[in-house]
Amino acid sequence: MTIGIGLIGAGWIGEEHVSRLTNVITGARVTAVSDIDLDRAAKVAAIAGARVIDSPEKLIDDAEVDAVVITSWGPVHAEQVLACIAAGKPVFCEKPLTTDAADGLRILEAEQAHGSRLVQVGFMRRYDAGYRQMKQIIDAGGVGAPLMAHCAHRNPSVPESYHSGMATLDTAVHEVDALRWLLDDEFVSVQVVKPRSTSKRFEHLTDPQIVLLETAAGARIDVEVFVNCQYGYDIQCEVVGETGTVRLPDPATPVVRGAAQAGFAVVQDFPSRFAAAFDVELQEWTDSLNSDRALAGPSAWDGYAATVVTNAAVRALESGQIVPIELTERPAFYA
Ligand SMILES: NC(=O)C1=CN([C@@H]2O[C@H](COP(=O)(O)OP(=O)(O)OC[C@H]3O[C@@H](n4cnc5c(N)ncnc54)[C@H](O)[C@@H]3O)[C@@H](O)[C@H]2O)C=CC1
Ligand SMILES: O=C1[C@@H](O)[C@H](O)[C@@H](O)[C@H](O)[C@H]1O
Repeated sequence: MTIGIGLIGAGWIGEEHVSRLTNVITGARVTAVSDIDLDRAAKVAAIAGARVIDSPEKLIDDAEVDAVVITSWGPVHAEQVLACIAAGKPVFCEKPLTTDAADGLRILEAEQAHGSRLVQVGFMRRYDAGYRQMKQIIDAGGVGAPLMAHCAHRNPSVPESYHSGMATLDTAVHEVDALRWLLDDEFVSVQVVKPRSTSKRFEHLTDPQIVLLETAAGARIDVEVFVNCQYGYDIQCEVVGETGTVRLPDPATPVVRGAAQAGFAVVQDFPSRFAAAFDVELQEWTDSLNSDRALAGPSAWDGYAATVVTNAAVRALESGQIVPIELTERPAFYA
């Protein structure tokens, strides 16, 4: 069976996902594309030979659209996800599920009222081979009970539209989800520390930031978010347990020795760093839709929980205080 996919938001990652769904993923075909920028929509629709539809609402209701991929800007995700649930259509929504945790609660309520899972969130690190190996080792007790984690999330640069809150809302949200998943634990507090800012940033931006998180079990996590590091796209993660440590491997690439040095190239962008993870993520999503298996990927609960943490982190950045993180009770639906 081939499912018809409608994509909303034909920007950078929207184009990546349409190419991927057209050239890599089996069992799915992009049938329609919508964007407030009709030229972008036309360019991206052409990759798949899909139709351009001039509004997200019409796309969601379209007869050739069996499932929806949302790659629009974070603040508009909530209404688009809710419209998909109202139409009873499965929806893969890029992270963050919402930028405001209250909207996440509305999504949880709507999905439970529908009665079965429709929503998957694009936390692709759960599909990265290195992170999956770490998860297996931690779950098997390979490092003992996790006590700490040290993470770094470095981008070479960001555009002027990127603001200080996005360091957690849009960037560290990946570590928030990955660590919730790796440690099987929820966060209870957050603090954001501001080191000296780099001169290589737009004036309005606080960069870097150090996000300090505490989990319910008492583990402590530090995440360095540095989005103008200049030298590459560099993702680091080390979990320290009672009996050992486990570190995320760098992407496999040749080590070059010469001129009195040995080293390897650093990946320059996230589409290259996580290309394989994006492939696995969308293939597994497509396979579950085609097989009628229940969705197994990151759920609306995971999207909601991550946004509660990042909303608290924004308050922590503004106040300089340690901010408590309070989740609503997890519904049995998301057990
Ligand atoms: N999983 C990952 O690693 C990544 C996830 N993302 C996420 O994907 C989303 C999009 O990011 P980018 O592609 O980098 O942004 P972008 O700015 O390149 O593209 C967003 C597109 O959405 C369109 N759009 C905005 N509001 C719309 C609306 N109401 N209806 C229809 N179209 C609308 C814009 O015109 C634009 O073409 C964000 O949520 C971002 O956080 C982005 C990059 C990597
Ligand atoms: O999701 C992503 C972007 O939206 C975000 O802006 C970047 O900082 C992240 O590295 C990338 O993975």
